[in-house]
Amino acid sequence: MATMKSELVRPFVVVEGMSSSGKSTAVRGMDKYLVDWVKVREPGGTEFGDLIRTVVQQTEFGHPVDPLAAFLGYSASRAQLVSEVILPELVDGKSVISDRWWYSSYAYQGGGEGLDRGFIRTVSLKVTRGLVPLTLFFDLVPEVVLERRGAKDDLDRYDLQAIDFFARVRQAYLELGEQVDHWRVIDASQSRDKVVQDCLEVLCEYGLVRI
Ligand SMILES: Nc1ncnc2c1ncn2[C@@H]1O[C@H](COP(=O)(O)OP(=O)(O)O)[C@@H](O)[C@H]1O
Ligand SMILES: Cc1cn([C@H]2C[C@H](O)[C@@H](COP(=O)(O)OP(=O)(O)O)O2)c(=O)[nH]c1=O
Repeated sequence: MATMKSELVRPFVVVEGMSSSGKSTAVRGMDKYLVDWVKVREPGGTEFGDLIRTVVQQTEFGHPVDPLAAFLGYSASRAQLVSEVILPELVDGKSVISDRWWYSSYAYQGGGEGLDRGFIRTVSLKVTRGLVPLTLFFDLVPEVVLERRGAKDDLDRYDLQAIDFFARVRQAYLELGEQVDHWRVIDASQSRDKVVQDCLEVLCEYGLVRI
């Protein structure tokens, strides 16, 4: 995709991957290298986005949430995060790291829930205003995702899905990785220390940190 192949022009990093793949653990592990970085997460990261987060993450609606409605909710949160935080901070010369990006919508709503992936891409490229991050994709097989999920105390409605859902999510991530520039795969089945080390090596390669 020509529109996805731009240069990494800003110090903007995204950690992606299935829930419980170890993204937040790794970001915490890199803390001393990311002292001046602006850290955000999706959904949320702004007052507006946090309100949407509360709605879309609930486990108990009493009725199914339409995947298109979910996608538009995540996109609204993302649009606000990009315009209120990510772009201004980057323009101000800061480095930014985000836990999740529109690739989560592609994987969960597209791969997991079957929403049209071309549509997700088109809307998301508008929402993210041409920003192409360096992506650290935490790859983990669904069996291990389910094992780790057992230890999680704040399950959201996607965490409650069965293994075939997570297999589709992973497939969509792998498919996206073939199309998106600056996409690096981190083997998330390794020890916490090795995962952190691999992440730092990629950031170092891009000149974003010094180790
Ligand atoms: N490399 C790892 N090996 C084993 N367990 C891990 C590893 N990284 C994280 N965990 C554990 O897996 C669970 C989910 O990790 P977390 O960082 O919250 O994932 P995420 O942010 O991707 O949802 C936590 O209990 C965490 O301690
Ligand atoms: C940003 C985003 C998240 N999600 C889902 C994936 C997760 O189940 C949940 C985010 O949960 P969260 O607790 O923030 O992250 P994690 O599980 O990685 O610790 O929202 C989507 O389905 N689409 C999206 O676009």
